[in-house]
Amino acid sequence: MIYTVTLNPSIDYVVNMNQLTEGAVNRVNTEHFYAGGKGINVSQILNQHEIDNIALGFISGFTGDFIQSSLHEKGIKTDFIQLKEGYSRINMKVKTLSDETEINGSGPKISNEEIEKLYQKLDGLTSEDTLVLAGSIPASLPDDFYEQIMKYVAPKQVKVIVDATKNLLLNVLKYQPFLIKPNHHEIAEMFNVTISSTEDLLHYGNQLKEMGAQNVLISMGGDGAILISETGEIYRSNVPKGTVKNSVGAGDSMVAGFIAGYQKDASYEEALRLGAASGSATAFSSDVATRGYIDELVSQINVTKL
Ligand SMILES: Nc1ncnc2c1ncn2[C@@H]1O[C@H](COP(=O)(O)OP(=O)(O)O)[C@@H](O)[C@H]1O
Ligand SMILES: O=P(O)(O)OC[C@H]1O[C@](O)(COP(=O)(O)O)[C@@H](O)[C@@H]1O
Repeated sequence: MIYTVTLNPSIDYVVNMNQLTEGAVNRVNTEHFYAGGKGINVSQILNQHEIDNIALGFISGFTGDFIQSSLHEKGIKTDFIQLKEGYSRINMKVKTLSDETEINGSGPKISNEEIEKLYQKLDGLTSEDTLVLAGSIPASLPDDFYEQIMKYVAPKQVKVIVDATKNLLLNVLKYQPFLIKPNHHEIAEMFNVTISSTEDLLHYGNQLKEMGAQNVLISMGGDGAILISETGEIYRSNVPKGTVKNSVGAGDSMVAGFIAGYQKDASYEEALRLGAASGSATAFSSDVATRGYIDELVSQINVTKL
C-alpha cells in the first residue's frame, strides 16, 4: 500500500486576476477552492492512475472538514487524525497575467498525543509499503520531524519518498530515501549557490545522491525535468505543448506519475515519462490533472539519456 503523509493540509484558494497591486484593494476574475497540500495532491494523482493509496496527516476545524469531504467525493481514501484545536490552513494562490504568487499558512498546533497517533498508524508498515512524506511541516512540529519518521520506519524497510526543502530534506538523506524531488530553485537554495547550467544541476543533484538519496528527480517547471537514477543513468524530459492555467501541484503530480510509471515495469525512463506528463497535465489544468489529460500528453514527452 502507498501512504501519503500531509502534516499540514490546506484548502488552496486559487484566484485569477489581471494584476496584483500591493497596498490596494484587488478584485479577482475567478476563484476556486481545492483540497491541497503536497501529500494530498500526490494521493489525488495516484488515484487518477488507479493506484491504491491512503492519505494520512492531521486535519482540523471546518477547513479540515472541507478537505476530507472533497477528497472523499473524489474517491480518495483518507485516515487523517482529527486535531482537537485549530483549523487546517488556507493557502492563497494568486495567478495574474504575468506571475503566480503564493501565501501559505503556518497551520494548527499539534500536541504530543496527536503526534503519537500518527506513529501508531505507521506501526503496521512493512517492506511492501511506500511512504510519501511531502510538504512543509506545521510550525509546532520540530524541524527534524521527517528525520524522526524515517528513523522510525527504517527497520521496517519501507520505501520512502520525500518532497521537502532545505534541512527538512537534507537531514533525511542519511536514511537513503528511494526518491527525492527538489526543483531547481530548491537545489540552489539548499546549497546556497546560483545554478546557471545543466552541468551545475547535475553536480548538485549528484551530491544529493552521494549524501544518500537513491534517485534524484530535479524538476525545472517549464524546462522539464532531470532524473539521476540509482543505477547512475541520467535522463531528461521535455514538456508538452499547452497553456499553463495553474501550476500549483505540478511537482506533486510529477511525484505521483513517477510512482505510477515505476510500478508498471520498474523502468526509470517510463517513470520519468509519466511523471512529466502528470506534472504538465496539472500545470495546464485549473485543478490537479485528470487521467484522460495525462494520457493525452504522454505521447508528447520525449525522454533522452544524457
Ligand atoms: N510551465 C510549465 N509548462 C509545462 N510543464 C510544466 C510547467 N510547470 C511544471 N510543469 C511540469 O511539472 C513538473 C514539476 O513542476 P515544477 O514547477 O518544477 O515542480 P514544483 O511544483 O515542485 O516546483 C515539471 O518538471 C514539468 O514536467
Ligand atoms: O506544505 P507547503 O510547502 O506549504 O506547500 C503546500 C502547498 O503546496 C501544494 O501542495 C502545491 O505544491 P507544488 O506546487 O510544489 O506541487 C499546494 O497544494 C499547497 O498549498
